[in-house]
Amino acid sequence: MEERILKVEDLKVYFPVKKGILKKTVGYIKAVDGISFDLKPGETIGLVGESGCGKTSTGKALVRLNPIHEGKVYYNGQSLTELKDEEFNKLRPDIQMIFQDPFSSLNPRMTVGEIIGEPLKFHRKNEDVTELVIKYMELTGLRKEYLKRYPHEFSGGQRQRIGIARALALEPKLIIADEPVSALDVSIQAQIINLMMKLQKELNLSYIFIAHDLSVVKHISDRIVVMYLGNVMEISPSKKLYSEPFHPYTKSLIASIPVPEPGKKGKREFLQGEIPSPLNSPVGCKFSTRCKYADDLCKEKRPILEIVEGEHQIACHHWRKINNVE
Ligand SMILES: Nc1ncnc2c1ncn2[C@@H]1O[C@H](COP(=O)(O)OP(=O)(O)OP(=O)(O)O)[C@@H](O)[C@H]1O
Repeated sequence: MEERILKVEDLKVYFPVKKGILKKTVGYIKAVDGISFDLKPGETIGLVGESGCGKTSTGKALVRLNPIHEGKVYYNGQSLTELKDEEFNKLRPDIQMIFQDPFSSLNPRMTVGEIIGEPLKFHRKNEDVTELVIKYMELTGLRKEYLKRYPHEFSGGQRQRIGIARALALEPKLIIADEPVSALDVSIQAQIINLMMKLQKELNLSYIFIAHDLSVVKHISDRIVVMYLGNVMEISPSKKLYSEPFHPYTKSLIASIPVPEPGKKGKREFLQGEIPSPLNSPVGCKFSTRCKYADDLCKEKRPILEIVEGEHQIACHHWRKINNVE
């Protein structure tokens, strides 16, 4: 079996809904409702789906910023879910998270040098970390003259570079990037994605790249995990997902990318209806209320993730029929 840096098995992240003076739990928001995927060393997984489908909740659960309701997470074969906090904290530098809005995650009263050096100081007590800070600034394309400047003096793209440099300073192996380019202009988005790809090669990083927009993850992802309402609908090598989506939900996501590829065959299938609430989601296939192929089986039984071929997996009762596969 090929090596895996991360393995997520049937992960559930539920947020209790409490009511009354006694704050009794009256239900759960099932933000993530049983998802499984894995990540190879040096690989990039794109985690995509509409707003509210549970992408951020997944990312945060992996670094214990969200509680895990059920399921297992393995990091290099070691079960993270069973680790005590102090053991987990020892591993914590290995897995870093980068957020969408770099400005809100950077302390406005600290200089760039202090921001990047702060996590380093914690791990390298009493050492002068300036040299290291400069190394990470240069790696991320920031000039060392910026060392004493403050975050508000930088553009959005440069601030994201500061956020990346700060994460890199801990020498992580795995980076969870939560919509890292969504707040940036399109031209700057490409620069940050290219920087992340360059850093991945140089530092042998693995990425989980979260985005609501399929076109953003196309270039950087090796495989794409498509989520809908807390479940995985399809996992596919990136190229195959764009050229031959199998799941009805993925088909509609691809169809909604603004500029269709010229000469692309097949009918465009747009989504109908509203996404149900994660407080009261369908018992069967989560997508059944919006799927034109859904029948009684889909409404009653949740489909499991099956292998289509190689690394292509799908959770749909009718994928063979829909895609004319014998
Ligand atoms: N701390 C929390 N308490 C209660 N509900 C939460 C919490 N965090 C997220 N949720 C809910 O869980 C569901 C999934 O949210 P999540 O942010 O993970 O989705 P997402 O796919 O990352 O969406 P977005 O792109 O908008 O961030 C949503 O219905 C959200 O309101």
